[in-house]
Amino acid sequence: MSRLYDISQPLRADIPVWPGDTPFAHEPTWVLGEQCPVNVSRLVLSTHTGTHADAPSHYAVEGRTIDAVDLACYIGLCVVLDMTHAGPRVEPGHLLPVLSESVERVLLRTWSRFPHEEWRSDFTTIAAESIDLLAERGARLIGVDAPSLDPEVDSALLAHRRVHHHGMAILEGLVLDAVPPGHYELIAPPLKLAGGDAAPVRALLRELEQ
Ligand SMILES: Nc1ccccc1C(=O)C[C@H](N)C(=O)O
Ligand SMILES: [Zn+2]
Ligand SMILES: [Zn+2]
Repeated sequence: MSRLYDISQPLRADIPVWPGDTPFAHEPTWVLGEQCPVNVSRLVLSTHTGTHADAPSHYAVEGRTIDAVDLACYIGLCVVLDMTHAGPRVEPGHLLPVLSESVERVLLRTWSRFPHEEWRSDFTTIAAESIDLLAERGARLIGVDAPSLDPEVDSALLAHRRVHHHGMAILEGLVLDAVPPGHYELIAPPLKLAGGDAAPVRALLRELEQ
């Protein structure tokens, strides 16, 4: 039986969110008891909370919304690369020594230890040139354990714009601490949120049969 890695953040009270964005809430609507046969609750969250997939509409006015993206991008062979040594930004020079000639999906680990308990503004970003390199090698998806490809305080969104130019998909907020670098099957389709600029995903990696 192939090992499954759950590379998703738990959606929970106090999950750190982007500064100024909607705090996560999960509250009871009905409570199971003598008067009520069920527990039912409600969720309030940003589309970019936790482990999620960006839609092109998040960064491009004409971009597809998350319910209209090509789901095939989010399911299939991928490679996990250790970029914990990259510092503030992953540059092509960090990728070239470890990147194959042909890749379909690339997940980049940048945190030595994922910051579950606090918001960290100093997350590692991805250089626009690195997106171009991944696209040249055939990548149709980039995934990161950071909350964004671009810096927290940034309006240029250069990495997102290159992703849009190449028609790639994006996963953000992955948790890769327990995953050895290597090749896996990625399973991470986004929720079908009509008109969404992003949506939560339950992201998994399955070890490949030897
Ligand atoms: N919540 C936000 C509010 C305002 C600006 C950005 C965000 C983000 O979460 C960044 C996003 N995950 C991104 O795709 O880069
Ligand atoms: Zn996002
Ligand atoms: Zn993004």
